[in-house]
Amino acid sequence: MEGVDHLADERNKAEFDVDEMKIVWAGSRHAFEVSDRIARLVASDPVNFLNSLLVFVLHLVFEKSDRARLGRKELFKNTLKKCAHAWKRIIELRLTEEEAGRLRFFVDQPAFVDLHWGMFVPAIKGQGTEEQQKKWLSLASKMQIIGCYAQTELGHGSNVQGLETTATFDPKTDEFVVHSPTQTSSKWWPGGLGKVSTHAVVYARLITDGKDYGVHGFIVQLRSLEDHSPLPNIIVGDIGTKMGNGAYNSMDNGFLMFDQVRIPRDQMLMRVAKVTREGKYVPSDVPKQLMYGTMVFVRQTIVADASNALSRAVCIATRYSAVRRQFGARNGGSETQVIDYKTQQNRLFPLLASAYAFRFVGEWLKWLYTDVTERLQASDFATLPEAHACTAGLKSLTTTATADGIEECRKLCGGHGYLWCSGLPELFAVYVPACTYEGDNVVLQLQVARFLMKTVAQLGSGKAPVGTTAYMARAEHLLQCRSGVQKAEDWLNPAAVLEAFEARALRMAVTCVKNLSKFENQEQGFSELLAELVEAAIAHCQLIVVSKFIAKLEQDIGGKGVKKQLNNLCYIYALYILHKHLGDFLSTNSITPKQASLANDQLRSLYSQVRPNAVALVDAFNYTDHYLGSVLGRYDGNVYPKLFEEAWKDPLNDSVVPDGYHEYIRPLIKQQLRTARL
Ligand SMILES: Cc1cc2nc3c(=O)[nH]c(=O)nc-3n(C[C@H](O)[C@H](O)[C@H](O)COP(=O)(O)OP(=O)(O)OC[C@H]3O[C@@H](n4cnc5c(N)ncnc54)[C@H](O)[C@@H]3O)c2cc1C
Repeated sequence: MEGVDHLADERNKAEFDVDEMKIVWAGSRHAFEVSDRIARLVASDPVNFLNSLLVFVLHLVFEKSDRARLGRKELFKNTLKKCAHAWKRIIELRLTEEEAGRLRFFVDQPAFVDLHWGMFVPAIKGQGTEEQQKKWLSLASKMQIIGCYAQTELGHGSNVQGLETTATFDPKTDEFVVHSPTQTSSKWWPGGLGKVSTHAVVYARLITDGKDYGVHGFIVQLRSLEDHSPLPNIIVGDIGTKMGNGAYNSMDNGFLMFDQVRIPRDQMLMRVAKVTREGKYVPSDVPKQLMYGTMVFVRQTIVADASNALSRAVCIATRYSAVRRQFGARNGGSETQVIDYKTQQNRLFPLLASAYAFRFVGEWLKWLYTDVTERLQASDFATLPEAHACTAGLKSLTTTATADGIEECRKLCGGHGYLWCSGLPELFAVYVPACTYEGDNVVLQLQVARFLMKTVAQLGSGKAPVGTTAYMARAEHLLQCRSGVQKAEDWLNPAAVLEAFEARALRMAVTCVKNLSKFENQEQGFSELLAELVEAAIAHCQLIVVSKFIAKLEQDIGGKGVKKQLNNLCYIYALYILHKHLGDFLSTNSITPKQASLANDQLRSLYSQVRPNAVALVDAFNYTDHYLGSVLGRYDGNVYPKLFEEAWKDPLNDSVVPDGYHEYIRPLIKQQLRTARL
């Protein structure tokens, strides 16, 4: 029934102020108001246009429910249309940078603009001199040029130092000659490169005076600003269809080869190093770690995206779990809502808790980025390696958990979760490459591990560990402490939880250091112990997430019952991680088997407390039905009639008798088999 809220009972059960929780989720009242206004705008942005019968009809440019049915070319053109319309609205409505960002977010279609604003512009901001920024950002900010980020090559992604593209300085003409010497040096993957970008930040080995100075960034024009054709000696195209129907195929990931392409010398991004008119390589006063600042920025946006994607999947799975009923009807009563099964809660509620946990750690990373930027301006580089390691680790941890979590949400929705219109298959297909781009998740954890090994090795040397590794300064205590937990409720004590996580993380790191020292050659030891090193890094990152959630609870949070709910979610996250990684906690003697069992008791009790609030907790994400894009996750819970509506829309249902019947089905049925043996 239209207009009926099938989830009203669930909403009435909520024990907290949902409107206040919406503000906590958004980060501030201002952020909530902007998001709410822009989400509604995107969901209902009508365009009047004259159809072929010369009648004005309303058309929703941002409609996305038909995405899966479009072929690649149509999908791509539809994406261009959405991007152009979004830009038109941004200009017409004079949206601020923040509002424009939200608008692109709610349009919710992977596109070249993501790379333009998310990688090209930040790369110039981070690596360009003031003069370069002035020139290029003024064009990019008006979209008079469109840029992408061309680092990865066919042969090398993770190993950036292995990139083969060269940029050789020619002092005769004051130019760099950009060249792809081999097939494997072809740029391969950059989003927006395939068909749209007019420019790229290209990473290439800088060679001057016969010497290779390693990989640096260069701004290279790729296409004519008049007719969009590739400039001479540039071969560029799309790398082909990617996983999932629709999904990420709206993006033109591309390949790019250069045949001795000349660019002016001042198109090398020269903030950290420059090449003079004479061809001399001059590193600037600014240290190379400055590049970390850009990475911290980009990765904090990826962590924020993880909480967006996971919360979206959890919203769908939670609402549907409250609508769906299976078994248990007695005496004509209703069947059991599947959300009431403890197994469902044990799979769903930790994901709900993770979505909130990632939200808050993302919020903290935003602060970290500001802190790093301010320190850089004051030439204080002391915390940069720690900030870099921590963002790399959190990018890895949150994207892995989110990709796994979306798939779990699909299974939590049973068979219907596999339907495209559940929104989950597409969400998964779009999301899962986040585990690979901006650094493969395993490779990133190995970077964290290297940093941890160095930090542990320096303990006692007088160099105090900083930021998220500060807990290691208490090594003496953490290496021999015993958890004081005696009853289940003790697991709601923040100090007890933090100590267990700190002891586990430090003990795992110290064990790795000890094992490494058994090898004569450190690097050989490192490659033998890769798996343990990754586990130690993950333990450290999980501690960061738990500690930032606990820190959030220490803030002033108003609204009836809001803090209580967040408290429950925080301890669900922590105790679920503890349960999942019990082997680590037990083998490092950070807790006893009895304490592990008490943690499980507490977890079960927390699930029961969250249960009546579950639907309201996902309502607090404030997602419009347009953004969710899911029949199962509809706000009104009116799932079954809408599943039928979607089914009828499928092109196969355009005719009752399918195309191909006469050629292939009828002859089959009507065949006269010569042998009667079958
Ligand atoms: C959808 C998508 C969009 C992208 N967009 C862009 C873009 O805009 N611009 C751009 O430049 N690039 C882009 N990329 C490329 C991306 O950044 C790389 O694919 C990524 O960095 C991983 O590198 P790789 O492909 O070389 O993986 P590989 O390094 O080849 O990984 C293969 C396997 O080897 C393992 N491995 C590699 N090295 C080690 C090691 N040292 N120790 C242990 N294990 C290791 C990895 O864990 C992985 O399991 C994109 C990729 C995707 C999928």
